Amino acid sequence: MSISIQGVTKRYVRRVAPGSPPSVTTALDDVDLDIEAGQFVSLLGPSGCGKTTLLRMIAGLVQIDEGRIMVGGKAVDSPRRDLCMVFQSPSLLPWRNVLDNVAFPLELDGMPKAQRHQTARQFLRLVGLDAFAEHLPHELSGGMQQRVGIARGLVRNPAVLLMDEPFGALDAQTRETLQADLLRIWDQTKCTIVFVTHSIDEALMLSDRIVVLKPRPGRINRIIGPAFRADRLHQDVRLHSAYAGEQAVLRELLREEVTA
Ligand SMILES: Nc1ncnc2c1ncn2[C@@H]1O[C@H](COP(=O)(O)OP(=O)(O)OP(=O)(O)O)[C@@H](O)[C@H]1O
Repeated sequence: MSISIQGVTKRYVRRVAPGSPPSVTTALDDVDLDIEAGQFVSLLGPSGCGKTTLLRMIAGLVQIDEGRIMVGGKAVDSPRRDLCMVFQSPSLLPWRNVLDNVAFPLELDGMPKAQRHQTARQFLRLVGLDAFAEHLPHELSGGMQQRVGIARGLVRNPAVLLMDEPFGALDAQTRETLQADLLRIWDQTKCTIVFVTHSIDEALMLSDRIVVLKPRPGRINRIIGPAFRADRLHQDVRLHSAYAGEQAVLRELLREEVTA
């Protein structure tokens, strides 16, 4: 499903004490962005540039002040079944086993138990955890828990997967494995992915396009389509001749923002 962000502005208004003048933060200012169906797009930028706000607005979780966001040709004004969000912490239900955690959204939809378990097992297989279906969340590593979170996100077959630093809390080795898994899953499911990250390397490894944002107010600074995007499913893109150059460009863009 395509995503079209048209002239989107978001202001947060805070009043420290009743009657005090409001303090306004313009988190995003007149942002335009078009994402084709099936693309993998990363949002990259320094802290406070509005990445999470933009993602939550696409998900229908944060109200848009000006402009509009169309997903699959329909304006987003509330959370939708065909859009799914995956957070840094998977927030699994600790008393439910892995299978029932993944099946939970289907239970909310009223799907009968046998059918939802069958569907949940299919997605557990996709994330490589079918052998852990009966385990409780605390019996799994952080990386495995995040895989459960991804399986739960995918179980309703969303057309759009919105991911907010999903691997930010993981060690480097686990993170790399999950990045490779995510690319494989993306290739199999053909869903559109919008992925928030602080990591230049993660953005380069995963994305068709990297949207670099700048803060105060949040705006798009540059959009980069890595030269090796067609190869990234099959080989380590860090070995590509263009990798170091693109990494340097992104580093420079982020450094400019931090210095500013
Ligand atoms: N609920 C809120 N109320 C007030 N201000 C907010 C709220 N949420 C975000 N902001 C402000 O909006 C701006 C953008 O925040 P946002 O979390 O979208 O940025 P971010 O790029 O995701 O940051 P980070 O990388 O640190 O997670 C920041 O200045 C933040 O302080």
